[in-house]
Amino acid sequence: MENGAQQTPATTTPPSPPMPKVGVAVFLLKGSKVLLGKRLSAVGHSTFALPGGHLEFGESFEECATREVKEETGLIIDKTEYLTVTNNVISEKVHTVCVFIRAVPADINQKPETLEPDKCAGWDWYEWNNLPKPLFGPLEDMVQSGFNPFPTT
Ligand SMILES: Nc1nc2c([nH]c(=O)n2[C@H]2C[C@H](O)[C@@H](COP(=O)(O)OP(=O)(O)OP(=O)(O)O)O2)c(=O)[nH]1
Ligand SMILES: [Mg+2]
Repeated sequence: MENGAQQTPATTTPPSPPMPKVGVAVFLLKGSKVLLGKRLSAVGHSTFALPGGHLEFGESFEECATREVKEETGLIIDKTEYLTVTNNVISEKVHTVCVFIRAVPADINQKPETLEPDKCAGWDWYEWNNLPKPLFGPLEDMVQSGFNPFPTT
């Protein structure tokens, strides 16, 4: 270099290995029904899943549940309660620790809207005893294990 300054050696950052993410999924309950939508995302394409998404930095689980349901369906949720957590290795690249929250719609007459049509074909209420097929893998596993999201009265 003409001015004698030292040139910083070029560094290459090695690719970081994939990391598990935190998901939050919501059992939105209305009577004996649960809200499900057919996924259009690459992960779990064409399977029925709960509304939900990834936890953002600084969010509580309940805040994430409220935000994701609003973003995906327009519904305002109420009575959010933590239910359980599952560890889901979904593919070689997707590993999600998913927190499940139970909630009810604030207004039972409000209709869900398909606000992210690239991610979901549409939302509907399904009887817990007559769920559509195929369910998203992690949800199917929970159903097979006998998990029941409804409060015991
Ligand atoms: N939505 C949803 N996610 C679930 C369920 N079960 C389960 O393990 N997850 C996990 C896997 C997903 O990789 C993760 C995040 O949900 P998502 O795939 O709907 O994420 P998203 O695109 O809507 O959200 P984002 O990345 O924009 O925040 O949560 C479920 O029933 N519904
Ligand atoms: Mg989602």
